[in-house]
This record gives sequence, structure tokens and C-alpha cells, in this order.
Amino acid sequence: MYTPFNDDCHEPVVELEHVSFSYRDQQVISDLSFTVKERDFVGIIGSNGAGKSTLMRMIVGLLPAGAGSIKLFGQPIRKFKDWERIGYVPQKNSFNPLFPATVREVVLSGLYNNKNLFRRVRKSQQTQCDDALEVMGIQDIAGKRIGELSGGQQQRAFLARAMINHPDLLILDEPTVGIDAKTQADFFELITHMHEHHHMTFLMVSHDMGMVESYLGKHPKQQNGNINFYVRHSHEIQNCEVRDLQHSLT
Ligand SMILES: Nc1ncnc2c1ncn2[C@@H]1O[C@H](COP(=O)(O)OP(=O)(O)OP(=O)(O)O)[C@@H](O)[C@H]1O
Repeated sequence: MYTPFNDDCHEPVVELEHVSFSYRDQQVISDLSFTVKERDFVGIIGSNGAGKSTLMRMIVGLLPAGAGSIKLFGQPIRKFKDWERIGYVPQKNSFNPLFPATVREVVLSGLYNNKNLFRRVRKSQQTQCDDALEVMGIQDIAGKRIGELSGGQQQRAFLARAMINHPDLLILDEPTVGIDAKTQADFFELITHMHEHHHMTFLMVSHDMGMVESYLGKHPKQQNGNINFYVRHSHEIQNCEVRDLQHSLT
């Protein structure tokens, strides 16, 4: 039976209203408003220095917006406490490859804030870690040092770290920079599969125009300065009735 799309059943996950940001006298984001709803996949493309990473850092609370408002899951960001609902994979070059941790330790660190980093790991947390390693297909390298891995393996490890809390929103900043074309294609297949089969919302900064166009369409839905926003809405995957039925089954 045909069911007309009704967008009211998808809650907003990220809402920006008239957001601006400057580093000293350099304005990077100017009067940006957009809403990301549950299960949307948003691809963000823009030239070097356009402000994409700055935008992601504002959304995860690492930088305060200079003007305007940001809400996460309906709450103003300054009151938001449920950070485990958000998984964030920052740009690869912000990671020190000499950091002497194993893949398992890196993935487990996704459970803690910094002050709790070295506390004992409970059995249930080891199981969570095993699940995340399995989803990313990297159980066999769990004991290796992160710095010894290939770029693609490292990306999977950081994705597993972001996934360990079963986040509702996953934010990826250039997840495939510096990895070969085949591994990039595998990675995109993995995250589009996660988008279609898990109830997750994605915000992804990318330079890979080909992948973004093939999954999210050829035309940006919105622009701000040199940043373009490509969107695949939740209703393009399945309608609300199907989703509600699935929720009631789980
Ligand atoms: N901590 C900082 N202090 C001052 N200026 C900064 C800082 N971080 C970034 N910038 C500047 O702000 C602008 C936007 O940087 P940002 O890293 O957000 O861009 P980007 O779109 O992610 O770029 P890229 O595609 O190269 O990663 C750039 O001109 C950059 O030099």
C-alpha cells in the first residue's frame, strides 16, 4: 500500500539557527541555518579552508558558536548531556600515530571521558568493544598497536571507537583521506550499509565528490559560503510506517 511521506515523524537531531563563527577577524561560518532529522545522511563538501571542520567542532561542542543557536536532539547545546548519543571521528591528521595504544584500547576509550581513561574495564564493556570490533571487521587486529596499522584499518578502528556507545548520530570528518581507492569504496559501502540498516543519522565531511553524488544526489540542497550540503533524507530509505513497525518489533 502506498503511504504518503509525513516528515513530522522524524525528530530533529541537529538544528542550527543563524550560526556564525570567526577566528579573530576571519569569518568562517556566516548565518548558517539547517536541520538534520533522524536517519538523514548529510554529506558536506567544500574547498580547503571553507570551514567544514570548524562546523563539525561546533556541533560536537568543541567550539562555541559565535552567534546563533545550536540544538542537539531538541536541546540547546549548552544543556545537552547525552554525549554518548553522538559518535565523532575527527580528521585523521589530528591523531598522533606514535600514540602507544592497541586497537582494543583505542576502541574502549570511546566509553570514557578523559578523566576515566585508565579505570578498570567491566566485562560488559569488553563485550561492547568486541561487538564494535566485529561490526567493523577488525577483531583479528585488536591487539595490534594503532600506529602499526594501514590507513584503512586505522579508520575502521576509529569508527569502531565512535560506534561503541551505539550512537544515534555519527559525525565523520574526512574519513577516507589518505587511503587507497579500493579501501575508500569498501568504507563507503560499510557506512551506507550502516545508514540503511541501523537507525542512525550521519553527518560526513568528504572530498569524494563521486561517492557523495552517487549516494546523495548530484545537487546540493543548501550552500553556505564555499560549503555545500548534500542530503539523503530518511524518507528516501523507508517511510514512517515501516520504521514504526520496525521499532515496535525491537
Ligand atoms: N584554531 C584556529 N585558529 C585560527 N584559524 C583557524 C583555526 N582553525 C582553522 N582556522 C582557519 O579557519 C578556516 C577554516 O578552517 P577549517 O579547518 O574549518 O576548514 P576546512 O573546510 O575543514 O578545511 P580542509 O578541507 O582543508 O580540512 C581556515 O582558513 C583555517 O586556516
